[in-house]
Amino acid sequence: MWEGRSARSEHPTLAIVSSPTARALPLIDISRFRGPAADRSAFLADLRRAAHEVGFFYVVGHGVPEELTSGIFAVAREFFALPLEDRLAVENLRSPQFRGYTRTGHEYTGGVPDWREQLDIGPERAVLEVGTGEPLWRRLIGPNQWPGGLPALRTTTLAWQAEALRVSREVLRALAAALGQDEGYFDTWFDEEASTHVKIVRYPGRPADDVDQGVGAHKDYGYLALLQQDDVGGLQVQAADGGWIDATPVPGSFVVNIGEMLEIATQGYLTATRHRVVSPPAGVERFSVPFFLGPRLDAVVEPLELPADLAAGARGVSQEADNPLHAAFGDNAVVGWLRSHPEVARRWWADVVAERG
Ligand SMILES: O=C(O)CCC(=O)C(=O)O
Ligand SMILES: [Fe+2]
Repeated sequence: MWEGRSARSEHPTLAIVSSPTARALPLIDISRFRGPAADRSAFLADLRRAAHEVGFFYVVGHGVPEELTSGIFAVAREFFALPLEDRLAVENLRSPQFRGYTRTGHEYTGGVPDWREQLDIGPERAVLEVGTGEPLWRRLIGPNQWPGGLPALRTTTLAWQAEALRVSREVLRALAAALGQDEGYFDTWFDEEASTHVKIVRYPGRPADDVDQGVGAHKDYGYLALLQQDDVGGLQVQAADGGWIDATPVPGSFVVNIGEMLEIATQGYLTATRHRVVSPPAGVERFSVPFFLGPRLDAVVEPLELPADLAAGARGVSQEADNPLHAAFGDNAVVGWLRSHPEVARRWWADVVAERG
């Protein structure tokens, strides 16, 4: 019941059969958004098509320095090379806010362990006092856990997080414009407590030939996710016809995908696309750094008014019995964290777990 993953919603695990087609994800040069005015409507049409038809696309032209994208992988390698006891010194079991290190096999999708280890990092805040009757999401606010002896992990991650926030907000502004809104439309849903989250992830090679679930099929629950991946590959995206498309690594790009809050805001003109990671072969490891952008934890996302031609393409919000969508983002986030990290939930959220069953 409480098994799942964080920053994403649980779905029935689809059998992982490797039948990706030769189709490729679209590629968006985000610098065109601030480029020549004559190109603006062509750019917005390209972005709209990519977001509406696939919900997953590569972003280039983002201006994130190469030294930062290679730097984050370098510190990731150093972190995961630390002795297990050093990684466990920052285990997320020590954090009521679900921050810190999760060992391989301690997250589940649909009852199957995801074969990856990770470090979860959120906005650096002091713990909030949460009185009786106050919203539960306030308990998600607090500090991160950083391993001693690796100061570059903190500085590089926070620098990377700031750039990921800049790029993802620029993509969100371009999407607002592509949806016929003022480009600042989504800005009203942010403030200091806008929900951002970084995961630094290592996928070890598969433990057996027939065990290849790096992460089972799921949707991300915020507005957008923006992912930096290395050159190993394994991320796959589900197409409308049910087939799987390889998100083949494109050097220098980020992969961006639509989350459930944008599906609600657009009544399904944009949809949160299901995706999964197939484990690398035995002996090969893969690194990725996903970044999740959500609205403020107290935001209740409302449908925006789409121009008539786009409204005609709105498919409605998916209604899956096992994954009811909450327009109140903080509720979505709490449910996601409790489900994804049952051990943390039992230790720090026992009152809520007991109440919800
Ligand atoms: O590592 C990846 O490529 C994707 C990870 C992912 O989808 C997630 O953590 O939500
Ligand atoms: Fe995801």
